[in-house]
Amino acid sequence: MVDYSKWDKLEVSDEESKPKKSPVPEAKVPPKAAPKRKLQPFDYHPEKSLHKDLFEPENWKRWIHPSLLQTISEWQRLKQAGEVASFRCVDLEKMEGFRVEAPGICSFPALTDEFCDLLMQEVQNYRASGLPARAPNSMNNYGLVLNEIGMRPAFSAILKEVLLPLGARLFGDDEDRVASVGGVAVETEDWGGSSLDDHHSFIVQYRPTDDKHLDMHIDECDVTFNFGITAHGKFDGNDLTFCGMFDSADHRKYHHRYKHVRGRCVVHSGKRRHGAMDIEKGERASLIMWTKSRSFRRTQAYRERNRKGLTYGDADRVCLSYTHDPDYKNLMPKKLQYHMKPKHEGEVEVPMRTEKRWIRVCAAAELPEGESRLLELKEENEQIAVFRHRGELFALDNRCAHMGGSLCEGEIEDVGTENLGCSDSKATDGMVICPRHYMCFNLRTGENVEGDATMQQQVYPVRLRDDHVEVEVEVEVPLQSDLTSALSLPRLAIWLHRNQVVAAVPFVLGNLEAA
Ligand SMILES: O=C(O)CCC(=O)C(=O)O
Ligand code: FES
Ligand SMILES: [Fe+2]
Repeated sequence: MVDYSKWDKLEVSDEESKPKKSPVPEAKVPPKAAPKRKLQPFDYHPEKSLHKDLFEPENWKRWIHPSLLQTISEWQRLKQAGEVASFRCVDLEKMEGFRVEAPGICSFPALTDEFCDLLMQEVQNYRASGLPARAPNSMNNYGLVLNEIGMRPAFSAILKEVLLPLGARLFGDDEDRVASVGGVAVETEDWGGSSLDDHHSFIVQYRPTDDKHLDMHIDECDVTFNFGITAHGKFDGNDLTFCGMFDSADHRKYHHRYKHVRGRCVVHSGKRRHGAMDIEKGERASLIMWTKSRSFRRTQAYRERNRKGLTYGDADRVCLSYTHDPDYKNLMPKKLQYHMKPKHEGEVEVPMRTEKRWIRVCAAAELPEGESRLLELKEENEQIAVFRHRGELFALDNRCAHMGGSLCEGEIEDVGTENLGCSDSKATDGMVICPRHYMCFNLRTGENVEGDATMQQQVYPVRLRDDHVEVEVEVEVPLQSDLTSALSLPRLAIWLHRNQVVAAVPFVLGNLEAA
């Protein structure tokens, strides 16, 4: 997800990483006014920040839950007295609220309510400041990298003073790791937890209109500490789902579901597949600390283990990733694609068959040159973007093959002569530029114009009939049902243009013109 080489050194604070002012030369001529620099995230603190206390590393005790403070108190005492402070004096058996969630995944009370409140206010204040916010990782857009806004020193203190002994007990070397807590086997492995010394700390946020879920993935770190920030009852859904370790046969098999609790930390190996299910209502925020050990990463064993890469074995649907699994579209039924929905107990799947139908998108006049319209078939979970370029109509799967960006919101241009990477492009063909990461697709062939054959959009037949634009799609009807029940199934087609709902019209399959 994020390139490690770009991680700052732990010892280097964001303050220190600001561009240094060069010494001012003796002015003989009046100096010219410096060109105005665009403000950056590091300009936020201390001038514009709200709760300055949050940024101060020495305040760490104030933010930590009493149960966790108690658990690390003996280790802290020995450390401060300059004595040998073994991680083994951190007794998880005695920690109130500590839980082994499932093999390899534990949770414990970690942050105070005050910290959760102040942190969210700070994030809102940052947003209101209008300073730029980089996406926290390559799969999550709606969030904030806290290290970049001046909070790195504060989180470094939390890592060094609080999380390190927890990391050691759970993901440290054989000397430090616990085998079980409360009679339950922890089943963790050594992921450098005894020497965690670097972190990427950020907020992830979800709401139905922005990042709705987080596709299955592994993290670019060794030990992930994930802290719930939002209070109970402020959102529905959005559970974390865990699957297997990246290099094991059960990498894509369901393992555990975790429900967010404010102030509680769920800790797991970054190399365990996980994702966040769809949020149904409200908003959720979590603080994520991706941690790693630089010395552990230099070991031969670490390098060899990571070199093996991901295992693609048998898959449970809930563990499939549309970003990382090349067989996603084959294994995930069309109806469920690009959703992250857990299977509910007792859920029965009705067997369906597909039928080709021409479906009306809009009146011809509603799709002018250079514009697009979106046809969304809720039941079929189908989104088709229809474009007009140089007078002709084209229809493509709206969700970008890369990571699901909405193509109907992209700009349309001629392919031109410099983008003839794919087999069948002409310079006058149109291409749509995905608004998320700017991949370009030929409107006529659906091919990626740079020639990446793994990134291809499905194309659909499109026609003008009775002054209306129509596309041919496969609709699903129950396999066993008689015609009347299939025909009376109400469907909803929604037309959008540049993300604006233009019309939402219920229609009945029986009214659709047969192919
Ligand atoms: O939504 C969450 O809490 C998990 C976020 C996550 O897995 C990540 O950012 O790596
Ligand atoms: S989603 Fe990444 S280029 Fe489209
Ligand atoms: Fe993650």
